[in-house]
Amino acid sequence: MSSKFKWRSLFYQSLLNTKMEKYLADFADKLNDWDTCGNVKEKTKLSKQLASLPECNNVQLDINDIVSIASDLPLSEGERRKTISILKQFMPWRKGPFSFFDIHIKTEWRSDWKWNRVLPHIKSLKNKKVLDVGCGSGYHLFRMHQAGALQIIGIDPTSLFFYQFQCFKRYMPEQNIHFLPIGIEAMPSTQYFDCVFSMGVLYHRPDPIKFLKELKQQLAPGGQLVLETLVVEGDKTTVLVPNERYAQMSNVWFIPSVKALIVWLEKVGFEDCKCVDIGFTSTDEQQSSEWMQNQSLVDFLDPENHSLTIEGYQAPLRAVITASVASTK
Ligand SMILES: Nc1ncnc2c1ncn2[C@@H]1O[C@H](C[S@+](CC[C@H]([NH3+])C(=O)[O-])CC(=O)[O-])[C@@H](O)[C@H]1O
Repeated sequence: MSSKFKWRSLFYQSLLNTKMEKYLADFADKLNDWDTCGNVKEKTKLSKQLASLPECNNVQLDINDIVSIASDLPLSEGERRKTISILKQFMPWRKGPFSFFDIHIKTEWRSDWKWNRVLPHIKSLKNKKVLDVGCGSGYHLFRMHQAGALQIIGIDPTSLFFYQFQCFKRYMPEQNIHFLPIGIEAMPSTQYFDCVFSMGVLYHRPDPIKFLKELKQQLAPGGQLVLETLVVEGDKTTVLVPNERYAQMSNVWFIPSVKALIVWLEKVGFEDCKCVDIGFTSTDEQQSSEWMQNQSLVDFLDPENHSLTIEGYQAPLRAVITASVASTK
């Protein structure tokens, strides 16, 4: 493995001879802009940390509920200590779990639980082209690979999560799994993907209808949307607009009921919209750990009544909705 990790050229190469090739220059512009935007000092620091992770040959990827990389040669005690301290520079680790050469990264979320709720209800990913919008650390990108997807792209504008993903991806340059540190609004309208996932993002968008249209613009005819999001109980006229904060999050705009969400989806032209799973988030699924030492769900609920948030709203209830775009005849 070359010491300089060339994630960008690997991504560009993956577009060659596909219908995405025509967007190559557009992606190159966006990714070059990323180099100079945001907290450049922090990005430089993280990219140095990334380069100082151990060089290992024959790295095996083992994807199960825990996404693991391992090598025949275990790390020495000294290497292990150094590696833990490097990985801790990428905290908070929110989405996982991961295992990094036998170092278990216990993340804030059991993202495997979400995946296990979603997977039984969606069309097979075998040989599919897949986009994950708001992919966090990229944990689910690896699960999509495990499920047989052919080409997997995750997008997320949070640089820290991009670097968390690269901690793993640098050991598997050959896998067709890519993370672009951009938001959905920076994507060209590709109409390319067989399946578009967006899990845990809708409520962070100030214009949810625009967001649903942006997701639709990424789907090929006949493609499937997998939308996982916070919902509230209620009928098709119910939408919660929290005042200031919801479960201590300051960036939550709209939380519809399932029925209202289906109205939104149909309005933007989705078909066959179905809620396939719904349930309250438990404090076992989302909790602090050594790798995410900030407050977590238990601190965001009313201490006397866990069916309410600390602000008095309904506690986090999450639904999985599948929907399709029409096939062209
Ligand atoms: N405009 C945007 N475009 C794309 N992503 C965005 C945008 N704005 C915010 N995000 C990203 O959406 C992700 C939401 S977290 C879900 C992670 C994973 N999907 C999960 O289901 O565990 C949910 C949560 O923790 O509340 C974050 O990583 C943001 O950076």
